[in-house]
Amino acid sequence: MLRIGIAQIDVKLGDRAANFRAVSGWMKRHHRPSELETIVVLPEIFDVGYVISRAEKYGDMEAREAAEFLGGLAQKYNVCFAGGSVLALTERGAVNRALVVSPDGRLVAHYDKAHLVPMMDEDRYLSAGSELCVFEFGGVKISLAICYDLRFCEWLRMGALAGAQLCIISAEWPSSRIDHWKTLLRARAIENMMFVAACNRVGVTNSEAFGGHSAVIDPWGRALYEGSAGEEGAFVDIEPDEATDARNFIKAFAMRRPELYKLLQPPLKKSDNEIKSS
Ligand SMILES: O=C(O)CCC(=O)C(=O)O
Repeated sequence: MLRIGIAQIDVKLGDRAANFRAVSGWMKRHHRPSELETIVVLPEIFDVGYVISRAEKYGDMEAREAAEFLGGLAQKYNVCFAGGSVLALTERGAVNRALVVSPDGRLVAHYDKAHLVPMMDEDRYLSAGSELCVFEFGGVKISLAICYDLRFCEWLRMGALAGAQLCIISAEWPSSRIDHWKTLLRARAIENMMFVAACNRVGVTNSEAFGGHSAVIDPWGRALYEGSAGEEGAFVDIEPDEATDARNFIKAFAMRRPELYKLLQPPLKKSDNEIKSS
């Protein structure tokens, strides 16, 4: 068994100290000691919110401040933190980086968002990651994704094919497309026969409302937890072997025919994807 905490909180723009306080406060209110290994998921860019156009001012050099903060909290509560991406400054430029901090306070893995959101000009301000991240905690293989990555079935499939039984997703997904969020979370869980644990922020920034509805979905597509649109939190227990059971029963990995999918590599040029205005 693995216990998953979902910290569905608001994020204050450009105010790292306030956002760190919000996470500490959430842990104080919601965490209860348990014998189970516990992993807590935070929203996307929980440290400073969407100030990506001012990354030089607000970014965290190599995510050191966030890693130190989460390291202290991880030790205090004996939990692992995962996801909860931050705006990190690296030698590749600014990145949207999810951190994995173990209960002994060490930064043990990270993942840089691979798919940047054109609707938000992320590609103007951020450098895209290109490495899959699959790590192990409590004997469970876990992959990471950030928000818009959820739309890329191939990317989450790669984590599942690398053995992940659980995919953790951090997001700032807007209310206006919350139906996509709900549907895609279920789809990714069912098609990959894996657990999906997703934490979406709530609140409003610059008139954009963020939709919450964080969720933990099992490999059969059933919601073990589904959040509201407001601040809240939950701890949900999962049995990771259920992913293996589902894979052994449905056999959709064993029955894949990658030789056919290669034929589908579209010989499209970027311009073919653009909508032409008359
Ligand atoms: O794909 C979407 O609709 C939302 C994506 C997004 O807001 C993000 O990746 O931050």
